[in-house]
Amino acid sequence: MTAANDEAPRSTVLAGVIRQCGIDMAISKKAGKGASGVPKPEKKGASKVAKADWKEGFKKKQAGVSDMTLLTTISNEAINENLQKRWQNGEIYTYIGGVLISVNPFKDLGIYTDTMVQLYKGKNRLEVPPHVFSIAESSYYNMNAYKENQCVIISGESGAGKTEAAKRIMQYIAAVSGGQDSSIQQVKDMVLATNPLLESFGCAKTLRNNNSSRHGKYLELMFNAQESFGLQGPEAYAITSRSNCLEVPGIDDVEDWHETLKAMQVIGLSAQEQNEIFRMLAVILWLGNLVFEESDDGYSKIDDPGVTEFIAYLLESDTATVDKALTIRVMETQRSGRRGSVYDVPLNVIQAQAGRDALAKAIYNNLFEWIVSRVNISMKPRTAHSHLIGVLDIYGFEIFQDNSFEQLCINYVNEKLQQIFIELTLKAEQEEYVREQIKWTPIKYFNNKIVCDLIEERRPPGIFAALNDACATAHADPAAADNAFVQRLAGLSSNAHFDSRGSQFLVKHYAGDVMYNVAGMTDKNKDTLIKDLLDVVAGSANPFIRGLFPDKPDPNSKKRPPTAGDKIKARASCLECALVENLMKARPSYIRTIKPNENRSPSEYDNKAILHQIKYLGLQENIRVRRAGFAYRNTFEKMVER
Ligand SMILES: Nc1ncnc2c1ncn2[C@@H]1O[C@H](COP(=O)(O)OP(=O)(O)OP(=O)(O)O)[C@@H](O)[C@H]1O
Repeated sequence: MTAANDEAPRSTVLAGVIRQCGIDMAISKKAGKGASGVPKPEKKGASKVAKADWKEGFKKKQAGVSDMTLLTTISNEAINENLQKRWQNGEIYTYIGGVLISVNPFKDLGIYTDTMVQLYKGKNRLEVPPHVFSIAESSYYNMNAYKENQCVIISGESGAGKTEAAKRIMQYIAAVSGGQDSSIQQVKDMVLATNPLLESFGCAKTLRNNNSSRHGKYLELMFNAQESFGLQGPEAYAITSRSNCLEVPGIDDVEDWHETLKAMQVIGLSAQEQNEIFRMLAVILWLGNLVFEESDDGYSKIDDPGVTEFIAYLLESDTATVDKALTIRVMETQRSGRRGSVYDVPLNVIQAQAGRDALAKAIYNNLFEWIVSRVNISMKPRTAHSHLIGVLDIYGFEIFQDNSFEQLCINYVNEKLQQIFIELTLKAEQEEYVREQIKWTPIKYFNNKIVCDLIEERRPPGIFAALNDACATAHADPAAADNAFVQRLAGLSSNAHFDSRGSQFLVKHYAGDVMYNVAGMTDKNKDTLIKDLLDVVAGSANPFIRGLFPDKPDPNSKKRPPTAGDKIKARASCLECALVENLMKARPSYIRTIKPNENRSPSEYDNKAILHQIKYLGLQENIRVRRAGFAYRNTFEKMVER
């Protein structure tokens, strides 16, 4: 979200920029929460009571301390005790200086109403109880007062409440910025509508969060009333029914669906554009229903040609072309750099399935990217000299029973974010005291750079490089490629944060030990769309489909296409550049979210799990640095200006 300055601070005009993965100073939207940008209250009565309590909270004494730099004893246990007291008292927010700690209440506390917005408007954070609105207010105030860019970095594990916090910041800024002008209102509506729209396209239920951000991986696509693309209920599609979970408590798919449609209208998507989006979703769902059988000669053949025919119809392509691209790879020999003869290599069932899945994923990914850029076109900043408030909300750290490539990527990006936090708070702050020759006893903290290196190093090869090497050996058999990966992993055994255990390997992440299963990893890493399938989309009679795949691969290029691991590394390094380099110039705020229990229970405070999060988030070190240092730090120029 960007906000451009007007003369008077409060009449700031709102505009927006959204980038995938929260790169640059922008709202990063992971996808797919409940459709509404502003979550629905639970029960009306309950909400009123909570609201009354909260208003009372302004007057009554709060539980524990609201800023943990004031704790008498600094230990993980004391932090835990304080958070517990407050959480049980309905006070989910606590500060460590300017860092906001948020413990997920798993219930509607009635604390995000318009009345609450008014209570926080224009207030310094020390005047009012801790709240995410206070972080939003101070970013907004600082942006206007100092004409400086701002960013809010939200971290925490999956289901801890990051997306919720990001939405509340957007809610607050939309409410306090701009005037009543209808064009400003239109932009505000658009900013808020980005939530249901982008969320609908990128989230799925996981064991750790009913609405977990996935971006293009593991999606539940539930639609009805789309007869024009031959669509039925979610039970009819392999992709949506495989999990055997068609209903999620608290989520009303029909309501969310209507909200998504409404959001599309607010953003300004034309009927034609909406239609093309649904067409693409239909292609993906039908691709998932495509079954390959083994022919007598051991190759793949499509079980039901009717499905291929329908996919070809949706892709506005020719059935024979689609059938061939899905079951045969066209190879071309090369001699001394010259093109040789061309011949057809039939695919086996495993290869055909991989191609089908890669096509479905590529369409989904490119569609999501298209939606993000389309939203940005609608919301592009309307004035020059705009300042920014960026809100970064990424997918949270994940540990499952079965952890695979997806968890490795997610957890790697979380490691990078932790690095940024360390860099900007613990390390930079301590270095500043040394630089300023202020007497300082160094405070030790765990630097997770060693884990980042373990995953991303090129030389000696880290996990991603080992995966790429194994993929490059081009084993047609995924099991053989996985074995090659296991062999290469042995080279990492000297790293104290790694342990190779046959078909599994253990990474000691900053947030906990995760055991990854090797099976299928090389296949997921390849994730490349073979040229024949790209030719199908490029040859479609439909300009929208062609537009989703603008870059045709160069058939003569010797460079191997980037793997999924390469892409996630590139994204993480963008994140690093944008945040560490650009946002160092902006004033960062942090929200560290905590998940109180695995059962989404509003009453269970799981001491062990929370203590673990307190430790790995480095809250104790954060308090120590903050307490030993100066409470107010600003440059001399700014002090004078003020
Ligand atoms: N402040 C809050 N008040 C009420 N409920 C909340 C709050 N924060 C989170 N929740 C509840 O917890 C659920 C999970 O939160 P959220 O989706 O924000 O987690 P996340 O950290 O973004 O997870 P992931 O990394 O998996 O995307 C929400 O759907 C909501 O039900």
